[in-house]
Amino acid sequence: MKHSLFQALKNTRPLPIVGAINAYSAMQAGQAGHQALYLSGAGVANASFGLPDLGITSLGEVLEDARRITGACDLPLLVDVDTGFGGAFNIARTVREMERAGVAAIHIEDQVAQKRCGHRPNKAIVSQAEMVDRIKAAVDARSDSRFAIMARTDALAVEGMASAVARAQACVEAGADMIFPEAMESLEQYRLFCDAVKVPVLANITEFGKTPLFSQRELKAVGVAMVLYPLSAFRAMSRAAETVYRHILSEGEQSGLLEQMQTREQLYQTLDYHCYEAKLDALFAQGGKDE
Ligand SMILES: C[C@](O)(C(=O)O)[C@H](CC(=O)O)C(=O)O
Ligand SMILES: [Mg+2]
Repeated sequence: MKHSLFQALKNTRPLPIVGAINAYSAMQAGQAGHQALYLSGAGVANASFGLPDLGITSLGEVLEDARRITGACDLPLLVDVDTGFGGAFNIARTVREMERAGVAAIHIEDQVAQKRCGHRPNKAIVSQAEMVDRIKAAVDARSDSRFAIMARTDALAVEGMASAVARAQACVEAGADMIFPEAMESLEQYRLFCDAVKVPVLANITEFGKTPLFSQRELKAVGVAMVLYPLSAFRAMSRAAETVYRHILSEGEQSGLLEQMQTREQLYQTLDYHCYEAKLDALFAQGGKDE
């Protein structure tokens, strides 16, 4: 890990954390000036596997997407590990592998293994005791103190606000560094969480879900430390791709779409392509001289 989420949080509060669906998106987010990135569990399932966000993907699959991002971009990466991919030993392995992959933080949630998107109905959660065990297993497995463990609770929709807050407090007690209260419906609820736990709280401002699209200014006023945009770029990219596919089919050409496209030159700038090419030229020139 080059930079920790703790450090990014010291520099910027509230800290926007943006979803990057792949390595190239991560580079784009970094070049736009973002200081922290997110690998969404839904994003891995949807974009990499064409699957719904129902706990179907495995540790190895999420890890591979995470590695591709940490390999391309030095920004701290928060990874969604859903329920941790199994029992205590699996959770420990998840933490060790994520640390090894250069990930800065994970969030682990209290839904049952057969999880759902946090903004969908009929979620089920494990007991508070079982969630606390998940956090203990994660904290115990950590070897780098700069690696952050965030506890997510999906309890609001299932058991109500008091239970959600109690779970968050129990997770902090068990060593969680940060809290992610899922699917909040009001600023007041965020305020209650921020007052109840003395660790940084994340607000998941995902579109078309249960949480209104509160601004960073509104969230800051109630004490929120991090604002997550897990799938915003992915949703926009997906709409753009849909438009292109349809247009090519209906129009038989793509010239009407060029305005919406990133140019070859912009692509190369993002990738620092010219630098690679110059190196290649220099290497070949060198080889020529030696012969
Ligand atoms: C944050 C989340 O866990 C994700 O996987 O990105 C999702 C986001 C979404 O489905 O909009 C969630 O909130 O469950
Ligand atoms: Mg998720």
